[in-house]
Amino acid sequence: MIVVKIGGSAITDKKGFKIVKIDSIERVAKDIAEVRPRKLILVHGVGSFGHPFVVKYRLKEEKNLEGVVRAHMSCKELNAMICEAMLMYGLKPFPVHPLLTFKLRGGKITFDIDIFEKALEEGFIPVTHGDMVYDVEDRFFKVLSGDDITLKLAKAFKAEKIGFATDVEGVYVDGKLADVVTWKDLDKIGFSKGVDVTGGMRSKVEKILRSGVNARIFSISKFKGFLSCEEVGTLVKSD
Ligand SMILES: Nc1ncnc2c1ncn2[C@@H]1O[C@H](COP(=O)(O)OP(=O)(O)OP(=O)(O)O)[C@@H](O)[C@H]1O
Ligand SMILES: C=C(C)CCOP(=O)(O)O
Repeated sequence: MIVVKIGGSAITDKKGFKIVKIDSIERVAKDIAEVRPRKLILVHGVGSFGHPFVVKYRLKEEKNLEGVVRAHMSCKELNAMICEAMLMYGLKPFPVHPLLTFKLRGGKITFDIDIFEKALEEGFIPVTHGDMVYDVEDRFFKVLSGDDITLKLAKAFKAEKIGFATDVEGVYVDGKLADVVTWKDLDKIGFSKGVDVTGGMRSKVEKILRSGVNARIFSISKFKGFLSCEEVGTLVKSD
């Protein structure tokens, strides 16, 4: 099983508002169609289709139902564009929206694995994304990043390959692209260039290390290489 996230920086312009990089999305769809991995779950970040809503409606500070729905609808719009591109290349995407299928309990993620299992059994590629998700403990809608979803799914499905495609070649440490990063490098990594409410590169690396898996962070231009088992970008090594 491969679980891979295409980052919001790679598929949208995070300095703008709802600006899609459609060429990147189509390229990813083409890459998947050419490699045809046997079992794949695709997760995507929401970039400028999600983060600006969280800022505008103060969704981390306040319970604003209109804001929750507007953020969710916009995330779904981006998801639909990705599914459309995949269909165009003859793939069978299966959209899964976390607002309906994931729950938080005091910040801890639970989800309906059955939906993913059945979709995979039927030959679909589940396509899910960062979203607003309900926390049943404090009855608050929270931002659930595609990074967290990727790691949760990767562990649940014991993925043999986990990847994060983004808009840079990998993780830079002391100004140089690193082949491997471990806990000792964390303090040297920065956040994000655009609007990001989920912590940027630093938090991505930290989440991977905390979850105890090994994962690659690489440029979306190397997506096909990643699917074909090339050692692209930076390996975040937690073991
Ligand atoms: N040391 C670093 N190495 C690599 N990228 C870094 C570093 N420090 C900061 N960054 C920034 O992190 C950004 C990638 O993080 P970001 O969270 O935006 O990724 P993403 O997963 O593509 O986005 P999203 O969370 O919207 O899905 C890059 O655009 C880069 O500018
Ligand atoms: C901003 C929202 C709603 C989700 C963030 O998900 P991410 O783009 O994967 O970090």
